[in-house]
Amino acid sequence: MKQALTIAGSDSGGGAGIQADLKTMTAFGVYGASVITAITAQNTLGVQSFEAVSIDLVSKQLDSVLSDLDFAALKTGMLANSKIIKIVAEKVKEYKVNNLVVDPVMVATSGDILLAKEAITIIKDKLIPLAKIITPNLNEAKVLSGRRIDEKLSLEVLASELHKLGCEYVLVKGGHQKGDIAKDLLFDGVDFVEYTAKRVDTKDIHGTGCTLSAAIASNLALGYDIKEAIERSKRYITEAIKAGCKVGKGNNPVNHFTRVYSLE
Ligand SMILES: Nc1ncnc2c1ncn2[C@@H]1O[C@H](COP(=O)(O)OP(=O)(O)OP(=O)(O)O)[C@@H](O)[C@H]1O
Ligand SMILES: Cc1ncc(COP(=O)(O)O)c(N)n1
Repeated sequence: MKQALTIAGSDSGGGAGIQADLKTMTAFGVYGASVITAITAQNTLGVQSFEAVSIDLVSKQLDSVLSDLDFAALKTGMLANSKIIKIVAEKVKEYKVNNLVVDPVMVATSGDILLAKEAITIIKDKLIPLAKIITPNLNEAKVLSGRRIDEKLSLEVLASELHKLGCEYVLVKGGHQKGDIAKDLLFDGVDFVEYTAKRVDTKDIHGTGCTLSAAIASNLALGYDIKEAIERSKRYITEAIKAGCKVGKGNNPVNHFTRVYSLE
């Protein structure tokens, strides 16, 4: 069985973070393991509190799984602070992990901050250069390229600027743009490729970014090339958004299992 690792925060509400990642990997038939960087007290209404896991325990989790399992892909989500980013980067190099997908999680859909401000330069300097692909949303792309959030910038400009940070591919997600089409843009330093889907009219998009990046890691682990992996992941996230899980009182999560096997 192909194996993938998520290094991310726990969402007690079950819709984003580690929980979304493991559900996504399972949906693709990939064995998912997890290194937990932070524990959030969270539900569909927002993030009520969180604490980062100690560096020592993050480091030990990384050694435990990286020395034993055989990961064909790895994704990072919420990394919480600079020290965690540094240890993750060190271990990725030490264990020579391929197919690193970096989802530079900074702020939850609810607006709650998930990454310390001073950690932004560390993620740019230490982690992004090791990545096969980074998957920022529009605001994360602006922050990483040193732009103001209120600046009007095209996906093309942002993707080109971020590619200079040293990753192989940049996928800027346009989920938060207006319009009928949800467009994401891939850049490899030379060519742009668009991934589009009809925008689903819903506010239930909790966990979309985590799910998309975990789907890309899963499909890379399955052996698809980057373009196929994104294409399959885009189809998956669109179906998962359409199917939504009406479980809480706020912004509900996507439905990771629109297709499940039945014992009947
Ligand atoms: N309403 C929607 N309909 C269809 N696709 C959407 C919709 N909203 C987001 N997407 C898609 O979901 C994926 C995740 O994009 P998004 O911009 O929401 O990421 P994100 O902000 O990192 O997610 P999150 O809010 O979970 O952090 C992208 O492929 C995006 O185009
Ligand atoms: C632990 C964790 N990781 C990531 C997100 C971002 O997801 P979203 O923007 O959909 O809230 C989150 N809310 N919680």
